[in-house]
Amino acid sequence: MIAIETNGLTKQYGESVALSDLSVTIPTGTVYGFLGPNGAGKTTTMRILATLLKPTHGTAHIMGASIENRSAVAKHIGYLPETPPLYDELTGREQLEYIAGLREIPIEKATERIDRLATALSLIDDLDDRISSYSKGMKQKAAFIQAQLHDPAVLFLDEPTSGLDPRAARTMRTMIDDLAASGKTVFLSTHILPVVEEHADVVGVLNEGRLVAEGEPMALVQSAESGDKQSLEDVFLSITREPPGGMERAAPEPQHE
Ligand SMILES: Nc1ncnc2c1ncn2[C@@H]1O[C@H](COP(=O)(O)OP(=O)(O)OP(=O)(O)O)[C@@H](O)[C@H]1O
Repeated sequence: MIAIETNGLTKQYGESVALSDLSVTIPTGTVYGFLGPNGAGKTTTMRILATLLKPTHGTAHIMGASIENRSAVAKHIGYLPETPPLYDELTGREQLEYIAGLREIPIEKATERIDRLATALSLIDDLDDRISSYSKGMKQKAAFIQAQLHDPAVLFLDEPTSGLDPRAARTMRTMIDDLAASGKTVFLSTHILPVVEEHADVVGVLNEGRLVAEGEPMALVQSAESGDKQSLEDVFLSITREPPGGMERAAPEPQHE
């Protein structure tokens, strides 16, 4: 089944084009690594797909539901934005129970999920402290739990490991792999290329609002392989330096000259 499908998705702010003609098809169970330099349009794309922003042109469907139908899309998705959407005056547990209530998740089920995810992320001992006392990483963990309280089919994660210490970042990456293994789809924006290289099934590279490359990480590296280009970072630097043009698709078989 297709989890995310976009056709000609475009967002303009006046004369300026933040996202141009994005068409992607992402099957369920995929970890899709969404890369691009600052200002490329990654957050714009995620906000459109999370129904928080309307596109200027184009269509998109999440688990078959049009992004024009906000409530139909909302039940399928969880969104972890760059800035965790939390109430400072609540404790972590109050915050998560509040969101569980809004999502109409029975309290026993919510408590089981909150405790399980908070234990996995080593946040369990801090859940009864106020969010105002949380570090950046603790807020990130709470927001990650919040985004998946309702067990959504599709998760949009904007820089999910931002602010996390190495152990917590590793745990979160393992959780992302586990989510995909259980059939969930993870749309992951990050600047940390080794994370994408290791965890993404497919990579899409956005530059100045355009998708300039898409493919499996290894295939992208191999199709671009020439001279000393060997890592996804080299490929990223190479394709995002050039002016936007036609889309480069990774060849299924490596092309050697
Ligand atoms: N509300 C807005 N009004 C005008 N321009 C905007 C607005 N929001 C975003 N933009 C522009 O759209 C473009 C894409 O921004 P976006 O935040 O999607 O980039 P990004 O890839 O997420 O960047 P970063 O990696 O820095 O988070 C940028 O040129 C930005 O200045």
